[in-house]
Amino acid sequence: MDKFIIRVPASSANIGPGFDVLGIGLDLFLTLEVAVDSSLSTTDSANCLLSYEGDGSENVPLESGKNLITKTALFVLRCNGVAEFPKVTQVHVINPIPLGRGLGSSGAAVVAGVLLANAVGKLGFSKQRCLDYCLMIERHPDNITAAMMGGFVGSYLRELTPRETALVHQPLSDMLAPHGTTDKAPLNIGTHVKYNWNPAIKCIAIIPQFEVATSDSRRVLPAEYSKQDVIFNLQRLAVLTTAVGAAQPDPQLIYNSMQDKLHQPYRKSLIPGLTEILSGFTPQTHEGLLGICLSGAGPTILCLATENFDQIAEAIIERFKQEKVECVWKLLQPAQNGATVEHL
Ligand SMILES: Nc1ncnc2c1ncn2[C@@H]1O[C@H](COP(=O)(O)OP(=O)(O)O)[C@@H](O)[C@H]1O
Ligand SMILES: N[C@@H](CCOP(=O)(O)O)C(=O)O
Repeated sequence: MDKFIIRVPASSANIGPGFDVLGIGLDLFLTLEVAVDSSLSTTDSANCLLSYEGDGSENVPLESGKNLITKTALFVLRCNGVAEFPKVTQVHVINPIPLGRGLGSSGAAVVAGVLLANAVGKLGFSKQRCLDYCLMIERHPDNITAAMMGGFVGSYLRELTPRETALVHQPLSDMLAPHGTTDKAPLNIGTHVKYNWNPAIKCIAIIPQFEVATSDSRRVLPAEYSKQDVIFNLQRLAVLTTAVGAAQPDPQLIYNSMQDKLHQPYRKSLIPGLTEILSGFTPQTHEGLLGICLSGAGPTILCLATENFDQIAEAIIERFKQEKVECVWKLLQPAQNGATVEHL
């Protein structure tokens, strides 16, 4: 019997100005307990025995061809000449990452699925090669790279040839369907760097109790931006990536360099109180606060802070209450190692 555990961190993408570029892997782990055991039986069409606990347990499908984790794994297996899971692949999912809140649940599910295929199919892929398959499915690299590689990362996608573009830009539903593509992923789609992070900086996630699908939150963005707004973000992005690694974090520098004009202003229609919260919480109003932004596509608010975590979180929760939005909060830290596969 082959047994292993896959752990994939949650992530917060964008960090203000780094839309589709920056991400932080966070220490909240999607966990898959996997056993390949021929003595088990299953009615699943692809030999999987899937069980699930945690966030999403009421709605997440347990058929391997429908669940995002296992259908990703089946897609990767199929692209590499393997039609189904080895008989019988038992997968128990433990998911503490809230779905549809901007903490990278789908990115983590996709990373877990690719690592699952790599392990059960004995494909021998490096993490970098696994990223190629992940980036065929979730096409903004920020969450995926942070979840796979860990830490505070910046990434970009290579320009693809027309043939590669046609392969990567197929509708997801076609690609992941049982009779979808069997072509291997293009090589080295994504490139990333890891930035320094001062460990005194913690991440406060204030998580509203409603979901915003990333697809909806991308739909409200404009097709084009002004030169002025693009330059605004690029200038801040360049400063932020170094500012959070400094030995003495400078609150005003970090706060200013987390400002954004490319996505947050457009997402206010989906998140009550967003504009007021982003502008109302500053290093001056709240000691210990370094910066504040929308986490990923929202609705979670991410604060970087060095102290007074409870006070900052409770004050934002109170502000959300004025909008009749209930929240929970978590104090998180960068997960520096990213995704891991531990053979037992
Ligand atoms: N652990 C999981 N297992 C199965 N599906 C998942 C899992 N995590 C996320 N998903 C799928 O991804 C969707 C959320 O993705 P998305 O809208 O991108 O939000 P998020 O910001 O959480 O990544 C869920 O509604 C679900 O369909
Ligand atoms: N750059 C993306 C990030 C989406 O992150 P998620 O955690 O909400 O899936 C975006 O801002 O759309």
